Amino acid sequence: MRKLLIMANWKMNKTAGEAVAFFDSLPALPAEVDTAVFAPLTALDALSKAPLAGVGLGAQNFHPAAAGAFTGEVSLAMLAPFGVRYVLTGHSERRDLFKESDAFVAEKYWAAADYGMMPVLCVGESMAIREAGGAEAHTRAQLDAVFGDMTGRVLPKEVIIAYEPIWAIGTGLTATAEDAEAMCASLRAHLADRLGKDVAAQARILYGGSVKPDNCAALFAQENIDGGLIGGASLEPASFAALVEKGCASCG
Ligand SMILES: O=C[C@H](O)COP(=O)(O)O
Repeated sequence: MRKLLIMANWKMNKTAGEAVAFFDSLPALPAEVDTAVFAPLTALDALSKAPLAGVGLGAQNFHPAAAGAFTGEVSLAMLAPFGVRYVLTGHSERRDLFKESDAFVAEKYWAAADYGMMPVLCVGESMAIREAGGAEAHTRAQLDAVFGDMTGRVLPKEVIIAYEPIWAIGTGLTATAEDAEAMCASLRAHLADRLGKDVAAQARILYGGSVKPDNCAALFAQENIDGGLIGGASLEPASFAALVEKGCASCG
């Protein structure tokens, strides 16, 4: 039985003060659900000193190198002192807007795993790819870019994948629960091929893309959807708490 995992991706929102204020207003969350927030880098210091009521701390971005001439970047060792446990890799906004290639995403994923952090690997197709019938092949190839050659690799403590169809991100369009379930089931089957049945059975696969308190229950009730990676609806404490409460209820 996989525990529900609800992760907030605040993207480029919230100053350090606003991030702390979010937690000041956050109602108590049910312990039956794992939660985390991917905060902006500039809020991590303040959050590391604030009571987060059991919500894990994540960073949205980092550079895979240990140190060096990478102006504007931060390393995993720079994030660790703030209690960062999770890092995002392969988010479509990093892939599309900042031209992160499959190879660079893989480099980031394994750097985080080697460092002992938990990378969340995001995959997802554009509308053009979906309409051409290539959604499964595209997202499976994105998994292969990371897990295709496991020579010398040691998996992170937990494999977490976020399936986020690009056309659903921030658009108000959500994949139907059935479509999202079919994609997540396909990804889990592919993980079984690449990493073995046990790893695939334990991996948590999240859905992301315009998840809101009023549409999350049907998504989180699906067999192969183990939670959500939430953007817009995670910005307000009441909305985030409602997602966690409804998700908890939908999983019995
Ligand atoms: O990382 C989160 C996703 O990009 C989803 O964002 P959204 O909930 O605003 O559509």
